[in-house]
Amino acid sequence: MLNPLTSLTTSHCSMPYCARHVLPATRKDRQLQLQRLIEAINGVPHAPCLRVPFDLQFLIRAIRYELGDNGLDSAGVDVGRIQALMAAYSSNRTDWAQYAWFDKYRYTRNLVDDGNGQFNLLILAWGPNHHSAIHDHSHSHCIMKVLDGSLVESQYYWPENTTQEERGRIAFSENEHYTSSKADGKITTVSSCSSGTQRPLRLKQERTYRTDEVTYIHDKIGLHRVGNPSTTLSAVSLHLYTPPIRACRSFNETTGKARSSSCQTFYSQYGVRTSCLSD
Ligand SMILES: N[C@@H](CS(=O)O)C(=O)O
Ligand SMILES: [Fe+2]
Repeated sequence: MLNPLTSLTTSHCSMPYCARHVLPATRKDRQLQLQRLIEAINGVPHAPCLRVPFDLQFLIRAIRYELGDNGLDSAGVDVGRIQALMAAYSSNRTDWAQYAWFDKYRYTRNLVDDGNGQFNLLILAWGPNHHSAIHDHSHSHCIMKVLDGSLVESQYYWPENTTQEERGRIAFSENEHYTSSKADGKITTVSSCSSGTQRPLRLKQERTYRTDEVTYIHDKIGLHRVGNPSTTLSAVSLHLYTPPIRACRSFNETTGKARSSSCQTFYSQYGVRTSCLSD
């Protein structure tokens, strides 16, 4: 694979990411190279040439390069590096406007890249006051970057009655069903499921993220909900899920009860409106 990162360099660059240098042959060396790149992006003073703006397509190439064929759970790939890459991208509306389809009634999920099955890169478009339900992430790592406007993330502890094992698993018990959907976004199965006794969910933390800020959530951290607090302005965010979310559960804030969620639907794919949505 060609190193997508070389295009960040300029001709007077003296760093080893320069186009004049050969991409290291081994995965270990490539990872070291990427690590250096990210340190440079994060402000190491000797790499001024790396602070060249890059576009969304470049970011996608860099994520593919970083995740390789194995996704984020493979050895040697870490969330911090992907977060740094996403943070280094400066949001530019012309890069992502084609993917930001808005719906009057709810936030939309728009597929930008399927990462050869290893990850999903989505753009979410939030109208004023739109928000997600409190939900888990089905074992996936989720890195979110705000591209426009502001979003509030409220994190919750798992319901007190769920065991460590239950928090880590998404597979429902045999007589429960969960939402699944095909690539066309059509929901194929929906049914509710419960999770033990009824107690309100406890808020862990709440934070507002502004344009270009990045955050990370995983089932190990807890549950969350995201919302656009503005009553007048829309918001747009970029979400990387690795591995892709197959199903997720939403939770009632008052009772802590879980039910299946249509987490996997796409409002558009690759900039084209999905026609078969059940909306
Ligand atoms: N995880 C949510 C969006 S957010 O609220 O994090 C989704 O994929 O729909
Ligand atoms: Fe989420």
